[in-house]
Amino acid sequence: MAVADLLTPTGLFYYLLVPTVILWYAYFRYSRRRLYELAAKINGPDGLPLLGSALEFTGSAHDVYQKIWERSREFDNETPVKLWIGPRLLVFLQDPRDIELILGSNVHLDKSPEYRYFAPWFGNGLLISTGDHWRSHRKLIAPTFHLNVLKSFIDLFNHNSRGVVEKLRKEIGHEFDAHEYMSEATVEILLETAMGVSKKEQQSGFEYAMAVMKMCDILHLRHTKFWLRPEVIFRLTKYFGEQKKLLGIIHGLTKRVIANKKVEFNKGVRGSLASYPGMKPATETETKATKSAKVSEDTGMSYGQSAGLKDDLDVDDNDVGEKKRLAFLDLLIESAQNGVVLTDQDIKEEVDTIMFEGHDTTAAGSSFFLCMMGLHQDIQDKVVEELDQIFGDSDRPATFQDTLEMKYLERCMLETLRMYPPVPIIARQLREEVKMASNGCVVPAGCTVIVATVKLHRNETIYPNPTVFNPDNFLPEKSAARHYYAFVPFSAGPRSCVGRKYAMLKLKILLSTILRNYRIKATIPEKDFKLTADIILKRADGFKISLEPRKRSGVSVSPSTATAVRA
Ligand code: HEM
Repeated sequence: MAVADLLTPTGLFYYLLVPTVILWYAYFRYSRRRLYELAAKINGPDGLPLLGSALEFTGSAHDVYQKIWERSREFDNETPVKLWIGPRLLVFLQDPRDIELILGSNVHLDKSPEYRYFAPWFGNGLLISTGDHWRSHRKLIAPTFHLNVLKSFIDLFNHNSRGVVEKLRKEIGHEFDAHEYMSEATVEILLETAMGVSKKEQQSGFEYAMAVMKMCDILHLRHTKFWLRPEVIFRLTKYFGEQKKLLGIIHGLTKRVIANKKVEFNKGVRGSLASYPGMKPATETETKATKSAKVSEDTGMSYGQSAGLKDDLDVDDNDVGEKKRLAFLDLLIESAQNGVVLTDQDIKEEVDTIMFEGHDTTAAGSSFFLCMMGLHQDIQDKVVEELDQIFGDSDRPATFQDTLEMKYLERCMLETLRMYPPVPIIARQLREEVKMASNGCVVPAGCTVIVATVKLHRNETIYPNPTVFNPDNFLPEKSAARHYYAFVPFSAGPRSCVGRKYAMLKLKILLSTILRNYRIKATIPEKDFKLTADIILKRADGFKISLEPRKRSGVSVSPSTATAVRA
């Protein structure tokens, strides 16, 4: 290059570019020297310079899942294990004692940077927010999923479950994808309960559920295809336009829901739930019920986590004030009016968060459960035997007390969540280094710590024969003998799932109602499931089942059947 060329602005730019990049890279490495030093002591592949192992995990969502799974098997007996994806260090924990150090802590509460792709969808909603914003919103929202609020949803859980039984009637006798029905039902149930919007004001939940599924595909692409991560590049791709369209559908529903609720609020209607002719107004009856009967925490029901663990969903009823017994959206709108600092944007972000977290997870969980019942007829027979003991010949709706007696069904649900946890990984950003309890190894600040529930729950040192569906893994004595953090489908600790009890109660009513009406059959064995983890664990090949009516299948969805006998 001639000296004259160097003196042009372009020449000067290129002349300075190379040393600037080298200096920046040297500084980047130097400022992270402690991270590299500690990472070198953790087992796991080093991968390629700059790229790490990023190029190993390409292909469809199912291919990516399969490749990660295969690669992880090389490290089955090791913990922690590292993986470099470009410059990001991921550290996988597999020992419950190490997992407790992270999930049980009040310090390691920050979500990993990978959650930021959710921001256009949830904004600063509970799932991804941090610091004081997260703390104050969690304090406000957790009591709206307290058991006493959930009991007021029982009629609606029953009514909707019977609606599903009716809709499924057209599928009798041939194979179909159960997930479509479960998705639609879980959206509609959420709208009627946590959001308090009645069916006649709703549009079908189906369009929303499908838009969510496609949004998850795009988010998954950004997690696995690292070139789609920078915003400037992402905006140039077709996915950006698609995301905009999908968010239009998703946010359209949440905006309508909030607008409806505000109209009611301004008319003076407070704390109302959706209701049907013949159904008692839930808020009234429940308030009476909850005033007279303090819910026993010792119901023998695990609500999805080890009995020894407690979180803010387990607060004593006496500590839950009158106002806090409102359902989710009622409380948010009321709080915004009554001086609690909640903006319209805050409300929207939390509604978007709950609508997603509350439906896709339970849709996947219930679909896996139905597949398990279809494949394990002997186990299904035992569930039905238990339901027969509870309900006899009656087709009456389930009560809260009934759900406490569905012990074997609960074990089957927990076993499904063990083998197919709908949230397959939980990721946190470490701000401080942490010495592992299992082997003293130090995990550096600045890395992403990952609890892969899907791997932890199949660890054969914790669960003998981990790939066999065995509800007895959750016999009380078996659960008691395990480390609390060996089973964490809902995460655990201060950032545990706020909808854990809601999910377990709703699923018990939905799944028991389906099983009281249909025998489930399935033919595709578990080894042939094509699993994919596009945010939520699912089957890429569809949740194929078929149905046969049981003797007592003539349940009609009449208003009278919607009135549950309350506990
Ligand atoms: C089977 C059903 C469900 C499963 C397996 C599940 C699992 C989880 C997990 C593992 C987390 C932690 C995620 C993380 O740290 O990245 C979580 C968080 C959360 N879940 Fe669920 N969930 C379920 C149902 C629900 C329901 C029904 C709702 C609401 C109605 C809900 C609302 C939330 C919220 C708001 C968070 C964020 C909590 C926080 O960060 O403070 N989930 N869930």
